[in-house]
Amino acid sequence: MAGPHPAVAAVRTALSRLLDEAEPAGHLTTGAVAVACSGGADSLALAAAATHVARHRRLTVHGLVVDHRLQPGSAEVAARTATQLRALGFDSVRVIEVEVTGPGGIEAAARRARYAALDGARPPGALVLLGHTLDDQAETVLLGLGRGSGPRSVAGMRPLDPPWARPLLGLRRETTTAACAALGLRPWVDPHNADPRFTRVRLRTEVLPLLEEVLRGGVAEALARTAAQLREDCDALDRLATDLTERVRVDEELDAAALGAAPAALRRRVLRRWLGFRGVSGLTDHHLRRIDALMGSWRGQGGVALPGGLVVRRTHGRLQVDRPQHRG
Ligand SMILES: Nc1ncnc2c1ncn2[C@@H]1O[C@H](COP(=O)(O)OP(=O)(O)OP(=O)(O)O)[C@@H](O)[C@H]1O
Repeated sequence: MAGPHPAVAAVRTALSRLLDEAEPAGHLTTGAVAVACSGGADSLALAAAATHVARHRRLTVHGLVVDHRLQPGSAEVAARTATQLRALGFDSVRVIEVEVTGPGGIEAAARRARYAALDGARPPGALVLLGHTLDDQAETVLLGLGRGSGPRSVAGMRPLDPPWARPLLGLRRETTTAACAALGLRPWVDPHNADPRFTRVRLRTEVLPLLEEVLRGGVAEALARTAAQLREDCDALDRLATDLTERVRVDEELDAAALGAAPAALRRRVLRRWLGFRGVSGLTDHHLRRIDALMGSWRGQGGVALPGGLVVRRTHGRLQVDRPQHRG
């Protein structure tokens, strides 16, 4: 008997490998996994692989389809996707309607609403499998680089980041499309994916093809490889920063001289974490550089104002955060 089509086999293997990694870490103990499916080729190919792989591992598979209600006909797309998942033999399928609101662009707001809905709807303790591919990873890395959003962002998405799991990060989009075709599955083609008003679409259709041409191929793989290397570096630095925090922390404050003697990469991480614990969010590189100057170029300067009305100052050789009292 002929085996499965190579693309179908590749998707199943990628999923099996991720589950092999997730199992010993205790992420499959509930015996259930969820698949977040938009109906597009990536998540549909993943859904098909999930029913196959789960049967062999005695896991139940639950489909989650989010209806963002941003386009006319979105409910029909969601319903059609749900029908496809039921036909694949999913143990349960849910369509979740969300309201896309809040700050930032519509893409960011939709993502926030989607992740919150998926987290709320997954079976308790279950991983949620997402269909991000190597192409998505390459786009994320390039976007992070271009926007200067820091090493964590250039390090891209993690394959296993509970409750999220991205088994297809090593596969090209053409593999998922081929897998769907081989299985006779008809993916939904999102008109947004061709709309040049979206940054990602222009990256995908204009910037990356040009880079591929100029650098003679291999760019997506190179970007994904860079992300994986950077993730290892960032993880190592984060661990060192955790240790350093313990050494320089004096109650709620930080020893400015001890922290000032550490390399910049660690100083910034310690400061971010320390301020994060104190409820400071929205820190920019500019804030961190000014706080850094309280250590490296200390000449009695005043405090550094932070988002949320807090101030970091140096007093008696220690960095402390407080909320200035308003006079009058
Ligand atoms: N409406 C949705 N409902 C459920 N899951 C979604 C939805 N949109 C995206 N996802 C999940 O997030 C992953 C990445 O989403 P993104 O928007 O980057 O991709 P996409 O273009 O929708 O990909 P796909 O080809 O899988 O549909 C998808 O593969 C899927 O697992």
